[in-house]
Amino acid sequence: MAVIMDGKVAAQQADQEFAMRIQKLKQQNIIPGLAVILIGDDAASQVYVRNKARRARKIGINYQLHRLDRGITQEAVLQLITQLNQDTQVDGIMVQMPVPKQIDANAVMNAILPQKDVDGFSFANIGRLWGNAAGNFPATPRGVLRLLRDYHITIEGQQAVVVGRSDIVGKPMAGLLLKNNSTVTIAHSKTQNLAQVTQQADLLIVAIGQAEFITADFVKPGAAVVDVGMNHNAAGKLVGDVDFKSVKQIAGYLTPVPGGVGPMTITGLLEQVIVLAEQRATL
Ligand SMILES: Nc1nc(=O)c2c([nH]1)NC[C@@H]1CN(c3ccc(C(=O)N[C@@H](CCC(=O)O)C(=O)O)cc3)C=[N+]21
Repeated sequence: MAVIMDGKVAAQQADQEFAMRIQKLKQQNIIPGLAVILIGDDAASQVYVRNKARRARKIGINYQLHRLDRGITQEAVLQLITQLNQDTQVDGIMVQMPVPKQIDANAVMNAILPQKDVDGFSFANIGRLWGNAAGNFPATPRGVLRLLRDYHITIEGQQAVVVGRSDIVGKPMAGLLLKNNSTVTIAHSKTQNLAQVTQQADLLIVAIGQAEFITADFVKPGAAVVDVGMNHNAAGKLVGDVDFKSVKQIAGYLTPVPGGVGPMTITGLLEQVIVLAEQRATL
């Protein structure tokens, strides 16, 4: 039976560490500032943004939410970003995805100053990740790595398979695993003999958006399996991309959904904001 990697507990521990780091910053009169832009009324986004706000405020981040109407123009969004770019109290800016059709997500993300782009979604930060420079990197992969480290799972030299190639999870996850000296494979919906590929994985990271797709026959015995998926099944229950019940029997480590990667994604975001404020403190 797999050890269940508890993202809620790991996130609480991280929050204690973060609160202490923020105390130190406050002694230097610096309060980490995070501005979140939420466009429209996507139901899942409301939940995530609420969770972010609660955690950010609890540890002492100056959190501001900018709610914009779903019909807002791109120009107005860009104008707000310009204003936040210039605001010296704001360390990090993020635009919650997805955005409505009339908004060009790339244009919006690239309008954020690279040093304030907490999500690391801008081309500047993508280049920094793959070009081995310091930069801001996406929250979910950062949170996943922290969770693996908390459970003392070896990353260096291991076979890592990332299933999914999205710009916000799959690709940056692969980049960070490579930075940490894993041997990395990216598999996706067009991969042939997927199970044969995933069975090689010591670390299996799944982010495909298909409810309970990865069953025990995809998993190497003893592997660490990280489920980034968030889907609602036929019964309306929140489930991951991994079939928890069967994979639990064969994996060495496994994350639940909810209570796994979700809370650690917020941890990854909060840590990035604090790092940016710490950089401001040394300026
Ligand atoms: N610009 C941008 N940056 C993001 O980081 C970003 C985004 N857009 N869009 C959507 C994804 C998803 N995401 C989550 C945040 C919190 C939970 C979370 O709190 N999950 C809890 C509760 C889940 C629930 O109850 O629905 C859990 O898994 O236990 C999940 C997912 C951030 N994302």
